[in-house]
Amino acid sequence: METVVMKCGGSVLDELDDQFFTSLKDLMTDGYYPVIVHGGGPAINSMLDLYKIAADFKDGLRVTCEKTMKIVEMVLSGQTNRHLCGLLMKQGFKVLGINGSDGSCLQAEYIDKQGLGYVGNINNVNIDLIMMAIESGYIPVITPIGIAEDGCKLNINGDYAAASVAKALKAERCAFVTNVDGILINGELVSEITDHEIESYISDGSIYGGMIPKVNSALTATAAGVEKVMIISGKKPFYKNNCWHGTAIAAKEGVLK
Ligand SMILES: Nc1ncnc2c1ncn2[C@@H]1O[C@H](COP(=O)(O)OP(=O)(O)O)[C@@H](O)[C@H]1O
Ligand SMILES: CC(=O)N[C@@H](CCC(=O)OP(=O)(O)O)C(=O)O
Repeated sequence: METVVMKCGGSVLDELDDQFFTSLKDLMTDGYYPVIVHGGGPAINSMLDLYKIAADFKDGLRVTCEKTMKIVEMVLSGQTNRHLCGLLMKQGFKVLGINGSDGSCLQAEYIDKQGLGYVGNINNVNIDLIMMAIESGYIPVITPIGIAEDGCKLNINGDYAAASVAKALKAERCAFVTNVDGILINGELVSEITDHEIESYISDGSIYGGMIPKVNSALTATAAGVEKVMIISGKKPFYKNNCWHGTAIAAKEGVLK
């Protein structure tokens, strides 16, 4: 069973184009099983604003105290996941929303409890629930919330969650869906990029902000054996007849899989 993990970033969730859904349908017609992991950073920020809590990030990760964690779960699970499932259902897809902590799907450990609070790294993915959904004909739509050994919920960066899920499923491909066509350098789309190029573009500032966890997760996914990893747009068609549009990531210079 060929699975494709698609991470839908918060930046594009309100802008997903009909052509995006058409590509998703084409992908399924060609025999691939999509598994969606979503983000929702901007929606969390708006809700924190409403509660008059300042958003705070360290190295692209949200500093998450107990109160913030409650808001993160309320927004991601109660709002963003519902919204995305609703969009997909309207387009005729069968979907099953899963909070990452359900069925101990995303098992996580604290990254730095002191400095970041309730923020985790995934150390194990229990794929039972995901496979159950796929085998029953549903697209799993996973919220990046992990469960720690002490039973606490942890906030997981959506890009990292997608890479872990792709690795656990031995996915055929992992695609990071965002609000740009792929990696742009001097305004031009780069169709293929190596780890060395990524490193140098990060150090000269050509790759910055939210694109950094995305390329790092992409490299993690390739290092974990996911053969094809891409950054693609949710505002355009991304797939037709086994051709993908966006930036393909290569783990090793010159070796594009
Ligand atoms: N080299 C780059 N090419 C394209 N986008 C980049 C680049 N460097 C930084 N970005 C920024 O990264 C953003 C995507 O990251 P982010 O906003 O976190 O998206 P998402 O919510 O989809 O995860 C783009 O909208 C763009 O502003
Ligand atoms: C730990 C951490 O930073 N978690 C992210 C989870 C959401 C996310 O990843 O959303 P995007 O994909 O839209 O960026 C956050 O709280 O914003």
